[in-house]
Amino acid sequence: MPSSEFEQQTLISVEDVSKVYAFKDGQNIQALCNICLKVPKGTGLALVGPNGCGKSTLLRLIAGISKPTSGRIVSQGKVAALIDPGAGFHPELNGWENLYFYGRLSGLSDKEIRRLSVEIIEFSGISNFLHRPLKYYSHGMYLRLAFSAAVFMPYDILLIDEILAVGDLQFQQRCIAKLLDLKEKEGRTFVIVSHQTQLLYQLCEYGVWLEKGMIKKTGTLDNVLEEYYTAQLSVENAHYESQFIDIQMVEWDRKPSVYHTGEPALLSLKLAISEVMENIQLRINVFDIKENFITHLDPGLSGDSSLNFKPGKATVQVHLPALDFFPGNYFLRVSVYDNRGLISRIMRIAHFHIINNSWNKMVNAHTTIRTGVFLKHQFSIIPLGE
Ligand SMILES: Nc1ncnc2c1ncn2[C@@H]1O[C@H](COP(=O)(O)OP(=O)(O)OP(=O)(O)O)[C@@H](O)[C@H]1O
Repeated sequence: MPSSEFEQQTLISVEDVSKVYAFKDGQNIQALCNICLKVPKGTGLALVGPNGCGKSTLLRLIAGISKPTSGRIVSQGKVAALIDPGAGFHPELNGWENLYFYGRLSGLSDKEIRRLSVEIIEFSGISNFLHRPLKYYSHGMYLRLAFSAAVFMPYDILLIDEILAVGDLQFQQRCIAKLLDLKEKEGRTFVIVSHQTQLLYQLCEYGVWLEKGMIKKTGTLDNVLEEYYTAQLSVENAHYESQFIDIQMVEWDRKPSVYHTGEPALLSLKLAISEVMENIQLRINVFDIKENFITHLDPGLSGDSSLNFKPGKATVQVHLPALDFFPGNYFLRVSVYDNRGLISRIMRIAHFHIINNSWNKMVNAHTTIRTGVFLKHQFSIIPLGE
């Protein structure tokens, strides 16, 4: 993210911030190193990166929960944090009392708290439990109350650390809708740490990729995620070289390769061939990011005959009329076989991301975190009579 993109109406300015955790045994951990970034009003900024790269530390510094070792953070507005859900809540107090307690901590008058409480309780969906002490709440109920209270309290900047992944899916969707509403209507600003691409795409336009406490890339979310996932996947690329055929490039028709469920796509494979090759079988396996096998594509399955190549370069195109995948991140493994067996293979390549669209609202409501192939289907009820 070049800072020029963030020059207007900056709400958070992180200026050359470093954070070192010092341990009693004299050891130090440099969690953040010379971080500079600006977050403009009314935008969503996603912090991405591998475990331990400093995302939560940065959020805690912006929230003022901990102090930078050097540099400074300037926030132009009231910052609310959903980092430790329920921070500011007391287990012995009941739900109502906690809302008042929390509201007063946020600087609200009792009258304002009373007005907001009606909305908070309705949104949380746990009105029946509000007279009970918090210590008897289930974890999910606790999170619902904590999230609802944080979202409805007045703030300019909301910091969210993975918490949206915790609630049940329906509540999660409701929270996302509410946050989007606040962003659009009131210009609220979000900084979000999440490993859920879908969620990030829903709430954020910009991204920062952190690596070992340093900024690796900043920019639009599309560009940042594209490079982040590419780097993750290429770490494990393996290439069985064949002297007759070389897979030179496998890529989607869209960059970054982000598609909605059901959209068409075109996959291109560039091959370099050194001799006549007949009866070649091409197999493309699709995996999700956790390496679960999802499906495979090969000319035999689609009714095309096996492929024959002359020496030179060739491009094989695979037309996919509908990428019917659940939202998530996927990658390919491309293998080439001849009559004798495997002759060339590329692992973990051509990653692609599927995000929701509105073609089926029911699918949207229930598919935030699952990967897999979406089978078009229809249910019908056949009455059996009396
Ligand atoms: N309170 C702390 N005391 C000491 N070290 C800490 C503390 N909090 C974080 N660290 C260290 O700082 C580094 C960055 O941690 P941080 O929690 O910010 O990473 P993260 O990107 O949020 O990771 P994850 O995705 O696993 O949540 C890690 O090496 C971690 O061990």
